[in-house]
Amino acid sequence: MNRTLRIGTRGSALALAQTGHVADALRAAGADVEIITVSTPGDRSHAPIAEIGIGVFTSALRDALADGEVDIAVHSYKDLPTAPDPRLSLAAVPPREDPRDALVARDGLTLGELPQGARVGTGSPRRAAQLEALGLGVEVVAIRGNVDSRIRKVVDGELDAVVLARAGLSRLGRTAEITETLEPIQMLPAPAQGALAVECRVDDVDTEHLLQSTLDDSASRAAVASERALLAALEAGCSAPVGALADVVEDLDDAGEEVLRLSLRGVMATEDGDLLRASATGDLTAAEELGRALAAELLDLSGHATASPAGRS
Ligand SMILES: NCc1[nH]cc(CCC(=O)O)c1CC(=O)O
Repeated sequence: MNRTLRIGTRGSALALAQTGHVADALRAAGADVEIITVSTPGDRSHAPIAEIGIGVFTSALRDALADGEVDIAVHSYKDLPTAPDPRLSLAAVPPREDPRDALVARDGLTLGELPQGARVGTGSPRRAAQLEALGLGVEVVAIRGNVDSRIRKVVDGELDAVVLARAGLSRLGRTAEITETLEPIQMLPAPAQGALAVECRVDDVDTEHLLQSTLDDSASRAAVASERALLAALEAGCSAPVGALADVVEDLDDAGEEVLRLSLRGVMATEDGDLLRASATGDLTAAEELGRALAAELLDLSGHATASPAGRS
């Protein structure tokens, strides 16, 4: 293949860093690639994500890919809508970064060390619900903006702390500013947090094969697939108060052979702000079934089991 592959990306520092890693990996495999920045309405608006809706960061990029303006699109997986795009193939899920959330607080403080009434910024209902449920007496303040501007609110003294995805800070080379990495038992990350989704056009089989063979990590793909299936079955978008994390664990099968399995945890906030939690283990090869089964359990707990998530694709 001697064509130059155009990789589309958003223009944020985080998106450019992520796309840079993908481009490097493809170049190392001998591909000829160039990076093209695509501006999205999400980048131009300052309204809360909950108002402008899921897909604001990704649909313009997907359109540019489907229309042939670029050949590959790199997304933060957690920002993608749960509905598949029939024009595109999710050709690769590269090895996932640390999926956990991280606290960036003034004076090196951890969550437990923050004083009563401390102002903690996040734009995510999932993070807000889990923070409130910890019962620390902190005030959750709604914010948005890019990683740099969120951290600046702490540096400037407007906030005592912010909660961010550790993966984003890692990709930007800013993990030194983390004052605490939050354990999943306190704060389950967004489904697919820390993972990238690399797409091409569904009929571009050469590119699909290159991406799959060069970048795809099957364990990361399975883990993320189960988390996203849980999210889809709960009919929740990226900004919904749903957390999920699948760990790939070693287990023994009936014959005593070592097998890899998925251990999935989920959390969902009710309208009253209570947290419902559930967990389950399943086969790596049945990741989506596991996610849907756990969603059904959460819906059951919430008393809305009539939504019948198992019947949905
Ligand atoms: N919604 C914004 C967004 N999308 C992906 C990441 C971080 C990187 C990732 O999770 O892959 C972030 C920033 C954040 O949540 O702090």
